[in-house]
Parts: sequence; C-alpha cells; structure tokens
Amino acid sequence: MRRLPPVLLEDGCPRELISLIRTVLAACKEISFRVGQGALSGVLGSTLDENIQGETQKKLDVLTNQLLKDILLESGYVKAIASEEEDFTVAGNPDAKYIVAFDPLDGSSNTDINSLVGTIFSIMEAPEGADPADQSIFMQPGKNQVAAGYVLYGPSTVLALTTGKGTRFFTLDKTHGTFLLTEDFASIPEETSEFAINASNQRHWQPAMQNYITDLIAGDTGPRGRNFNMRWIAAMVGDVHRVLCRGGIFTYPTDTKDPNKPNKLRLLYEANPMAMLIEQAGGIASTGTERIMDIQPNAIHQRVAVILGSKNEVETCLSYHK
Ligand SMILES: O=P(O)(O)OC[C@H]1O[C@](O)(COP(=O)(O)O)[C@@H](O)[C@@H]1O
Repeated sequence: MRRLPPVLLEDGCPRELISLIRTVLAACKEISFRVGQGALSGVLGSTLDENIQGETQKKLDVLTNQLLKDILLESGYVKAIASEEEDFTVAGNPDAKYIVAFDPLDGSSNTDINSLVGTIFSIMEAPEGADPADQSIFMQPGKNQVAAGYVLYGPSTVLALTTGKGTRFFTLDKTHGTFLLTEDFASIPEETSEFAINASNQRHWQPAMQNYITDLIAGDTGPRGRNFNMRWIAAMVGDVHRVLCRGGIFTYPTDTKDPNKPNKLRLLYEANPMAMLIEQAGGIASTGTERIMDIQPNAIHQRVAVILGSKNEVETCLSYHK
C-alpha cells in the first residue's frame, strides 16, 4: 500500500505543504493514541472552563488543542493558527506561507461514551507579506483552501484528505505509525435514502427544512414515494465520513432554539474543510442559499447552516429553500 508523502508528491503537491500536512498528522497520531487509551489516559470528562463560544471544554479538547498548537507552531511551517478552542488566532513563523484552522476534537461529547470523534483541519495560504498576528488573514472564502481533511478516531484511525485532486482515505497503520492509502478517489453516490439531522430540534427549524424532513419521514406514503433511513452520530466528522463512504445527506440547519446562535457549525474549521472534501468527492455543500466555500468570512468563530452530501438529494433539499 502507498504511503502518504509519495501519493501527494505524485499529485504535484508542494513539498512545504506536504511537510505541513505531515506535521498535522504527527499530532493526530498522538491524539489517536490518547483517545484510544480511553479511561486509562485519565483525560475523560470535563474541565471547569468554557471556550469563547460558551461551551464547556472537555479535558480532551484542551489536551488535543495544546498538542496541535505546540507541534504546528514549533514546526515553523505555519504563519498563524485558528482553533475552536482558542479565543483568537495565534501567530507563528512570519516567513511561513500557510495558515491552519482546526477543530482539535470534533464531537468531543462522544469521548466519554467511547464513540466517534475526530480532528478537522483546513489549510490556506496567507496573503503575501501579511502580519502573522493579523486575524484578518483568515478572512478568506473556503474556495481558497489548498488542503482540507479530518482524522477520524474510530475502530481504525482514518484520514480523509484533499489537496484539490479528489478526496482520498488513508488508514493509520498503528504498528508502524504510517498513514497508508486505502481509498484512492472517494465518490459519493448521487442518489441516497439516508439522512442525518438532530431531529430533536424539529420544532425550531425554518419552514423549508420542516417541509423537507416531513416529506422524507412520510416515506413511501408521501410525495417522495420511497422510504428514507436516519442516522445521527452527533459528531460531524462521523456523519460526514459515512456520507463520503456510502452517500447520504447531512444537515445542521438554522434554528430558533437560541436566538443568539441560529447556527451551530463553524465555518472556518468545520463547514469549509468538510465542504471541500464533499465537493472533491462529487457532492454538494451549501447553507441552503449559497455554496459554503463561497462565503466571505467575517469572524474566526463564525457559524453557518450546513447541508451537504449526495448531489441529487442536496439539490432536492435546496429546492425546498427557493
Ligand atoms: O448536540 P447535537 O445537536 O447532536 O450536535 C452535534 C454536532 O455538534 C458538533 O459536535 C460540534 O460540536 P463540538 O465541536 O463542540 O464537538 C458536530 O460535530 C455535531 O454535528
């Protein structure tokens, strides 16, 4: 099986970018080990702190953030980082070319129940001559990403990666510590009968999403004329992986549950990298009204509605939003 660096070199991926991706993965291997140790690692449960977004931080959120932050900043390959767990961006090497946004442990409420979690990352080039301490270097649309991926810590540790030449899966060989290519070009089936949404929020959704999900649930007695199945992992990284593997539609739509927080998922380090992976596998990623990767960000922790997955099903969902 082929290792990650030669695969990326054959694609013509710049050596500096490959080194940066390998640096992210070095941290992810360590995270994979810690997560795999479960209760033995002594890091399950919550801290007494909240992040800037008012969410209680899990001990593993803090640990994984520190691991990624330290290894990336010490590597010299990044000009700056942005993390879900950092209030502000953190400056790195002024001469470096790339910036990295990441969610160190997506789905962290799953850690205590031994369920799926993952690390999501997005890599862009910093504007030339930019000050590494300037937060605005991250205010670029997702279409500027030069690489995006996640590492899913499940029964096996899987990397989904794109550098704009398709979406690939690599599986961590834990004996040798190497990521080996296990799926060359992931391709999402255009049709699906599977959807993923937190249905407990139904009464808070906007009418378009209410109507769409009602029609899915009506199954063969409704306008769709066929049955649909539902899945919800409560970690975007797990739900998106299923969609990349066998198709489906995943959505976290706008809702009115908390008027101060109409959307849940973060643009820079959740929606954008997932959108790139999905599009590179032939799927669609939208907010309901626009392509996710076209959004011009205005804040590091900006949140957006997300509808992504199998092309035909996402298009059907979007038709309810017109
Ligand atoms: O609590 P809910 O509504 O099931 O939310 C689950 C969603 O929250 C997220 O876990 C994001 O939150 P965290 O990054 O704090 O874990 C997504 O991965 C997932 O889709």
